[in-house]
Amino acid sequence: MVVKESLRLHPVALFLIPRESMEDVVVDGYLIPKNTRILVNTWSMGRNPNIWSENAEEFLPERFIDGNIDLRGQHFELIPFGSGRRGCPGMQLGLITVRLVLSQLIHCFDWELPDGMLPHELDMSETFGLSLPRANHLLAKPTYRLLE
Ligand code: HEM
Repeated sequence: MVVKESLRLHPVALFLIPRESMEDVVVDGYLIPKNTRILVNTWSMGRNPNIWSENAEEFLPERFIDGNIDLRGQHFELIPFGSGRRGCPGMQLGLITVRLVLSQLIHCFDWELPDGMLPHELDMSETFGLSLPRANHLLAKPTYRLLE
């Protein structure tokens, strides 16, 4: 749930890989002519209150408790790995790596923010580009907790 929520708010590739329509098509009442360049804005989909409710901007992993929303490309409200034939071929490796690193970081260390900073004071702004890195480095203090 934490990984899903992180990728919802901070997708790695915010516009996916550009597509081009092969024929005229009407989507939700909008005509998309043949040969139109299409960018899928996963960043704005992840923050759309019509999909995620009014708390869309908040980091709330528990929003996924009851739902069956999966991030493998079949539930189009959450497609951080894209979808279809050009979807990310490294998805399984990516998910395993993220879960492994995250669980190790949490298992092995206690974490504090510097200078008594509170979580809601963290600067979570991003630099928009092909991918979506943090605008400023994350500073956090680890204390190893497995000494015994
Ligand atoms: C958390 C990790 C990762 C995320 C969030 C991610 C996300 C994405 C996204 C959004 C796309 C575009 C898909 C689309 O437009 O439908 C993509 C494409 C791609 N990814 Fe990943 N990726 C991750 C890890 C990896 C890894 C580990 C590899 C390789 C080992 C990889 C290799 C690729 C390649 C080759 C493409 C281009 C596929 C194509 O154009 O047909 N990715 N990825």
